[in-house]
Amino acid sequence: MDTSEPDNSALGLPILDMGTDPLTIIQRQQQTIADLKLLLQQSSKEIQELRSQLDKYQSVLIPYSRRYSRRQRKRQQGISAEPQSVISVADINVTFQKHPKSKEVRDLIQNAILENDFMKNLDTAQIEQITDCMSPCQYPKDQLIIKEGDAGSVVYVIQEGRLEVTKEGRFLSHMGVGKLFGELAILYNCTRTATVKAVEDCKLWAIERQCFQTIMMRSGLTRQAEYADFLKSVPAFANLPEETLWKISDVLEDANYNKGDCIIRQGAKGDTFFIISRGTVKVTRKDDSGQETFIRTLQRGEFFGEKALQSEDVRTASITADSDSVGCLVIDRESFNQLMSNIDAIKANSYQDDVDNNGVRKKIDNEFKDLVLSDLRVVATIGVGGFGRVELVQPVNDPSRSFALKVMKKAQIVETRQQQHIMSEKQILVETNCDFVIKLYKTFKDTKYLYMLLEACLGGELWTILRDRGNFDDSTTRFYTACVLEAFDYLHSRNIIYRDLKPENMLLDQRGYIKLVDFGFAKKLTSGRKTWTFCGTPEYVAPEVILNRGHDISADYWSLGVLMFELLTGAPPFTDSDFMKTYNIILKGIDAIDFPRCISRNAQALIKKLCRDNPNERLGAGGGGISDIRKHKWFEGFNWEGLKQRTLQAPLVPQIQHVTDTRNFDQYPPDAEGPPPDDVTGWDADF
Ligand SMILES: Nc1ncnc2c1ncn2[C@@H]1O[C@H](COP(=O)(O)OP(=O)(O)OP(=O)(O)O)[C@@H](O)[C@H]1O
Ligand SMILES: Nc1nc2c(ncn2[C@@H]2O[C@@H]3COP(=O)(O)O[C@H]3[C@H]2O)c(=O)[nH]1
Ligand SMILES: Nc1nc2c(ncn2[C@@H]2O[C@@H]3COP(=O)(O)O[C@H]3[C@H]2O)c(=O)[nH]1
Repeated sequence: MDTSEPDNSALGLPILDMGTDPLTIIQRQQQTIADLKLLLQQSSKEIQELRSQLDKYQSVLIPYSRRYSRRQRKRQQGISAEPQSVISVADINVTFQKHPKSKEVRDLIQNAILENDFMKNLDTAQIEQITDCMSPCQYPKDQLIIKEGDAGSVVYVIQEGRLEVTKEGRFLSHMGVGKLFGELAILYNCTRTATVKAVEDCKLWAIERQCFQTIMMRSGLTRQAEYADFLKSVPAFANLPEETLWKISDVLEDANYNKGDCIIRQGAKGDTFFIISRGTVKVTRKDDSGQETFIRTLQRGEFFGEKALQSEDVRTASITADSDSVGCLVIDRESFNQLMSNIDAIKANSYQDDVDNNGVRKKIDNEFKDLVLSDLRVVATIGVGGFGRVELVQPVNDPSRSFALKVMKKAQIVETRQQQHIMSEKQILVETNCDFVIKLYKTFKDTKYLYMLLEACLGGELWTILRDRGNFDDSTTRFYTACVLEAFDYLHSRNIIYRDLKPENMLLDQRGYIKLVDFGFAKKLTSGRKTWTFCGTPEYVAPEVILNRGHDISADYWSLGVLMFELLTGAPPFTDSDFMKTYNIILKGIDAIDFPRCISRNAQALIKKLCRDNPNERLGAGGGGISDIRKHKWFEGFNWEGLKQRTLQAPLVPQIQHVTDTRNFDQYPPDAEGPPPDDVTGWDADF
């Protein structure tokens, strides 16, 4: 079909030329009509395609948006789409059956993937694997293939035939040869967003969710065989079945240390197990008086770190690299539990000692052990979030103290499928002990709600101050950015990604220092691994999150650049009232953004280094880690030590007169919704 634009002159009315015979005029007019009809057809096709694309985006992204415009300047709402079925360690090892296909079919499938907006960013190896695994199937005319609202489990590519897409009974589009469909429910953890029916006999190629997701999430594990060989050479593992070794190898990560590096610090919460592949390490232990004693040296083939995973939850000794170059293979808690906790050699060889550990957590647990919900009196609501409210509370018998009680409706958590996020929020906060992160003292639950008893930060949200002031100067912004960096340093060194940086989640304590709240999207990563959950706040999400490429802690550095920009100017760089457009602006990159004058040259340079499209190129993501950011010119002369010691004067010290002073918070009307239904399904057993 000729897709060129019809000749412009043919579009105007033909001028009646007395010298032209009527037959020619009629012919010309007929031609014009034909051209216009063609143009109309092409345009409607284009419109239909755009509509369909728009509908697809809206189907997967809008249900997660819970925007509201309670305030003059809109607060930014977080959104999240968790992959529906979690791929287990065992699945990662599964090799899926390949189905032979001709070169033409392979090309057809690969082009279909590359032309699909939601999948075109997969890497070549993934596309190859998906192509390998697709199997043929046929559907006769009028057969239903996908039903809107169902849980989806297959992605298809059309080889022959035409299909019709409808939604709520309304026609959306036709799909023909070379189209991929059914990807949305699988990629975005939603039910089928439309109905698809064969309008002709169809030949399709199909791939199951499990296989598809495994390929999506499996990153190059070429070292697997090498690791298996090494494990065979280690006495503790030599007798294990080949299959187990192979599974273990698949989840091992490489970690390297220099002499003197602290690998494990006694008292820290531990989630990893180590096998030494190169060099030696030194084990030391501190007793209650703080006296440190050398215990033993461990070498290649020996392991450590099992105690924190087995019974204790904190590290019972410190481990330091003791030779020039130490290599360890590391396994996380989940994989350890699945694959290794029953290995006799590990049980038998676990290092024993009888001294109890006295971590911060134990102290906190002890302090709050007798506190029950009914001991708390609600003073006022100080925040409203996605799942409920945050109340300022006081123990009835101790008016000298106050806390923030985050009250979350269980039914709403389930409805938005955020169970996993809430459990991980609790877990991460329990493990965290950092001055720049809010402290969690205790959790409670009943049939309707989950509760987190948090340290109260009475200075209010940085968001409120920014709203009232418009924007901050360079040095105020530097202070707040530095606080976030301290929090990130703590979190990232424990492989925790925060994923929800924004002024709404930055609270001021009584001295004007920042604490991060809302760890609903935070996640503990296995070192070196990525995560795929689509989450964050539209204005702050990094391009790789939007593109579903997998992301890691460097996504936090992107958001740090966005934060600097927002604090300096009063608005984030990538923004639009329609958040689909926000995503488009983000994908165009930071270089397409105008930097207003209020951003100094050095600040601009740092923002641009943080907001690099390529996560690996971001400042902070390189070998120097976060200190590369600290060393940037914009921070020149900044008193990092004073910040850590909290001797540095904060730019703004909030007014707080007593422990129940809520002047720094907006006022919230009472909850109009009434109590939620009971939820006794038990998903929150560990909360
Ligand atoms: N420890 C605290 N001290 C004082 N205020 C707090 C505290 N924790 C939360 N808040 C207030 O309550 C608001 C909502 O809390 P939070 O963001 O944790 O809730 P959420 O339900 O996870 O919200 P969201 O829908 O934004 O994810 C915060 O922005 C803050 O204003
Ligand atoms: N929502 C929607 N889906 C479409 C449209 N055109 C084709 N589709 C496909 O129809 C599929 C229905 O199931 P999914 O939601 O898994 O994935 C959907 C898309 O792949 C459209 O206009 N809107
Ligand atoms: N507690 C203790 N740990 C030891 C000893 N020797 C080696 N370790 C290892 O040091 C590790 C420190 O972290 P973990 O407590 O997780 O697990 C511990 C053991 O694997 C010892 O004598 N006592």
